[in-house]
Amino acid sequence: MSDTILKATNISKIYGSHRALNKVSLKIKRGMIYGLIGANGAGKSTFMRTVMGLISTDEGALELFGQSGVKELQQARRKMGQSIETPALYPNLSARENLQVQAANGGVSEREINYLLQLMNLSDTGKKKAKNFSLGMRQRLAIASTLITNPEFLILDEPTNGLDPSGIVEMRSIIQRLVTERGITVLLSSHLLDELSQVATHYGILHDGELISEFSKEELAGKTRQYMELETADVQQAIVVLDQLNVKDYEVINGTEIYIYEQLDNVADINHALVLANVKVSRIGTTRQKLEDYFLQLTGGGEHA
Ligand SMILES: Nc1ncnc2c1ncn2[C@@H]1O[C@H](COP(=O)(O)OP(=O)(O)OP(=O)(O)O)[C@@H](O)[C@H]1O
Repeated sequence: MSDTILKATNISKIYGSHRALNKVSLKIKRGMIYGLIGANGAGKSTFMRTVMGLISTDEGALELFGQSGVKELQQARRKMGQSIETPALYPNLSARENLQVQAANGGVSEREINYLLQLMNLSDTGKKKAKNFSLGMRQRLAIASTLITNPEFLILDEPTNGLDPSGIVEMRSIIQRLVTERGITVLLSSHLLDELSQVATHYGILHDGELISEFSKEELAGKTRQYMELETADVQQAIVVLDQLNVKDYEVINGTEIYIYEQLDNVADINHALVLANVKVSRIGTTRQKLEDYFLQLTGGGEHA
């Protein structure tokens, strides 16, 4: 059994003169939850479509479950589920009836349908018709129907998109259960790093069709730096004091704020030195860089990129 579920090597997709994907290489191993993060138009859906074989690639090679021939890839895709092009939900049927219809050809038991309804928090929707579902419920039902074929590898395109904060939390915990209870490997996308920060084990940042950065959950925690935030109307004098204290790793964010990346245990001493030098400090304390700021920094969209 291959440990590598997906290996993409230099995948490109070209529309006219536009490279929607430019030499994207990445590897997803069994058990990973891989979050593909990118702004609208970055190429997330295009990449997912090439993996599913819904569109062809112009350059590069794909390997799924260790297989790479055209026929072998088609066979490997039978072990996959996706929410990029989900089977249409039947608006006049309930959640259970929708799954029963999807299951009709596959010999899927009522017990399995019960499990999927429960897994997706849809058990108590009773006779309610899909057309009356909230966006979150519809999204969960769509995922449930992709699980009918018992996939080993699931591709979810923006599963948290449009959900309210509690819907996002619910979706994350469902995805985690898929991995722990069913051993499914997941590739999912979002335009917000923060939305996947609690769920993905690995991340790839897609920007203008290029994979510009990859990191693990642990690396992400390390990369979003902790820093000391200092607010004062007297930035010039504050910098003189910082220099005297041998603080070198800092940046002036705007006319009144300084971010200091070292001596984080010395907040009190730094504050004391500033006060002694007659620098009026309106705020000082440590904080952690926000994930979206980190994302903007990577993609060149931040003010201090
Ligand atoms: N069929 C197509 N023909 C021409 N251009 C396309 C086609 N499909 C996608 N594109 C272009 O390729 C780029 C990547 O699109 P893609 O849908 O993969 O982005 P995305 O990261 O999924 O963004 P979104 O979140 O908006 O779906 C965009 O510039 C898009 O306009």
